[in-house]
Amino acid sequence: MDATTGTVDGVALVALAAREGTPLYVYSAPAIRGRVRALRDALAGLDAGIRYAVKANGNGAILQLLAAEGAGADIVSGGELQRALRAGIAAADIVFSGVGKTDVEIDAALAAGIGRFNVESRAELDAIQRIAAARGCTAVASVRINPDVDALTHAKISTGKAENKFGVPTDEARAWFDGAAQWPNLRLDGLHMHIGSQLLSLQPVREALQRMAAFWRELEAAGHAIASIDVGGGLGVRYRDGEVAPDAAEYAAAIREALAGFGGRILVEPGRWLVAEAGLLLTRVVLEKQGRARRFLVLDAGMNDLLRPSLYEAWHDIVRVGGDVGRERVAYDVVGPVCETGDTFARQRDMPRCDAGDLVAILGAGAYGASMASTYNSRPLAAEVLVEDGRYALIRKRQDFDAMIADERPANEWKSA
Ligand SMILES: Cc1ncc(COP(=O)(O)O)c(C=O)c1O
Ligand SMILES: N[C@@H](CCCC[NH3+])C(=O)O
Repeated sequence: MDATTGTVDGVALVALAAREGTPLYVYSAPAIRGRVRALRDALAGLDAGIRYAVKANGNGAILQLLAAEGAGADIVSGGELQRALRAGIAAADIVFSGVGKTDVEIDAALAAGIGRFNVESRAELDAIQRIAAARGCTAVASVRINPDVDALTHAKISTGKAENKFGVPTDEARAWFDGAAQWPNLRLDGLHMHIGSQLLSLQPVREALQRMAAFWRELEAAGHAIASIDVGGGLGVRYRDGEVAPDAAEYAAAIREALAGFGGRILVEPGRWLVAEAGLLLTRVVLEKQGRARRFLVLDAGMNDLLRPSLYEAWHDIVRVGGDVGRERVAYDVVGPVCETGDTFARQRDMPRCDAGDLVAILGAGAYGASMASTYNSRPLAAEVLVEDGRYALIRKRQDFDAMIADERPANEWKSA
């Protein structure tokens, strides 16, 4: 966002809010394209593929934009499978991650012919074997390794430590490779890792990659051909001043160094890095209020629209659209209208004084914003727009009340179970 003009890619936020209302997610198409191209360029020369983590932002228009740039998808549910396929992503370019894949989801993925499963337990191997045998097909799978590395990120989004539910230790993985014949409808020929999200230091990534590389060498020495190493996602972004996020070149260099000599395919599963900074949540000030101890800025967006600050105490820059010239500075607690004290976007945030009706942009909201939204407090899901070259496309219409309650039924038909 250009803070002085209040525009995104030539679209004035004031006009946008007048036409589409608030809260409104606004995404920049060029910013997303710029990121995916930068990553692609950084990985050039490697036999590497991008598998965008759909969970970060699964809007179909965004998936299409990324697919047009050659990205595949990393999915974690049957719903994400359908999103990826509907966006035109080739099934072969889809990898299926997650600790709790159900039989129905595995069957749907096999029916679609997805490229690879990232397997996290023996029970999952057994389930894929059973379902693939019933279908008479072969599933391709990587084993997700838990490298027991501290990713130095928020505990709730750290996934590669021994106490986390994700992945398996190399000892267990080794036993699976050695005993792979017991799963004849599975081709077990890859390794996978994902140590956490919003990683600002590449050091844990390097450490985990080195452990993966050592394990790949060990497996190959034992006669197991490894065709794919998936290094997961996790690349962090700069949410606030002072944070320095790794860039694509540094990330790619870490991968090149650790996996030097690997002759198979390398997969990366970034989510946040591709879309977070390309998006903002546009919201209107409902009112300003002096509480007993704090001054509150109450917005028309709440924790149901953007959960990250409530869930992780995450920082998002908050900007008054129209600027701050000539306005006194105020330390606001910036809150939403939801009936929870946790519905707080920022505490004691130094901002220009805002008036009711002003527009405020919450930045860095392109990832894990709309995709984690809910209708809590019976608040409809926000609309989403994609902007480019002074124009915008409505890529999700604001949910209306009827749509919000469409699946509810009066209790007038009782059945015995
Ligand atoms: C298996 C897997 N891959 C990729 C991602 C994407 O993570 P990020 O958005 O941090 O890049 C996640 C989420 O953390 C994940 O669980
Ligand atoms: N939802 C988290 C990231 C979790 C990543 C999921 N594997 C966030 O907003 O930061």
